[in-house]
Amino acid sequence: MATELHRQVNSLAGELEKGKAGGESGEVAVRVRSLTRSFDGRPVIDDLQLDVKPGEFVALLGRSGCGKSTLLRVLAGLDREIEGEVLVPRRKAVAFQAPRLMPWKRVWRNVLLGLPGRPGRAVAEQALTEVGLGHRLDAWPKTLSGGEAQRASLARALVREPDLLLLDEPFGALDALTRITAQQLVAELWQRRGCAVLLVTHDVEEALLLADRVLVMDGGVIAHQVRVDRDRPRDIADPLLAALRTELLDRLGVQAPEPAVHKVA
Ligand SMILES: Nc1ncnc2c1ncn2[C@@H]1O[C@H](COP(=O)(O)OP(=O)(O)OP(=O)(O)O)[C@@H](O)[C@H]1O
Repeated sequence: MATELHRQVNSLAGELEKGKAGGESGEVAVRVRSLTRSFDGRPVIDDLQLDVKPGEFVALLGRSGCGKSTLLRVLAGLDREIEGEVLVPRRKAVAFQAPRLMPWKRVWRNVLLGLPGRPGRAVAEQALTEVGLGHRLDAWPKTLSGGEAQRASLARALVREPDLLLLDEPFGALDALTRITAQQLVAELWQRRGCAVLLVTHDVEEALLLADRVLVMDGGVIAHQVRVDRDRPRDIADPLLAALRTELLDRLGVQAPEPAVHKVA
């Protein structure tokens, strides 16, 4: 069963690579149909459908354990024990909450890890400069702050020139101030690069400040979604965002606390 499904995933990815299903307007960066992923016979993802447009920024919310990371891992191609169809671009990259840098390699070498074709230091330098780390090329990972390590991890994703950037709570471990800076960086990179982004987050305000569309995962499916029809930078005190925040918190079964007021570019 799994092999058959792998084949299905691979042939769909090939189709997208050939340009039949991505890149042009009206087409998709992600197409998921009837996706099911079970652990020990229990479906965590259960007949899920999802489309993401090229260049769209989508945030994914949901209660702890609802399957957000599992979905992200499936889209990243890290988990193929699935049923259903998953269509994603070949050029995709993932950044996780923990930056996962190899401690025995300097920062610039970490950025190039796993890239085909022996790219040179200049390639890493360009990506690291883009995330504001051009001065830390030769640093060892252990000498980086949490925010710097996260930026190095973003550079490692960017160097792959992804059409789809998958972010799994990339700001979750950062302090509040560093988190806002990192959010602004992701907003800028997304605007500059024009790739589709799927951001898994626990933070409703972060989702509303950054995304074009916010999804709520529940019961193994996308149970609710809102479109955030606002130019950037956004203000969480904006009445539309405040209303969406209440709606999303309600769907998540959380009582709305007072919003923290900040803007993201
Ligand atoms: N490799 C695995 N083996 C068994 N169960 C797993 C595995 N990976 C995930 N699960 C289970 O699948 C469910 C969904 O996990 P997942 O990590 O996708 O949730 P999540 O929504 O990302 O949670 P959180 O917000 O807490 O990070 C959980 O019940 C988890 O225990």
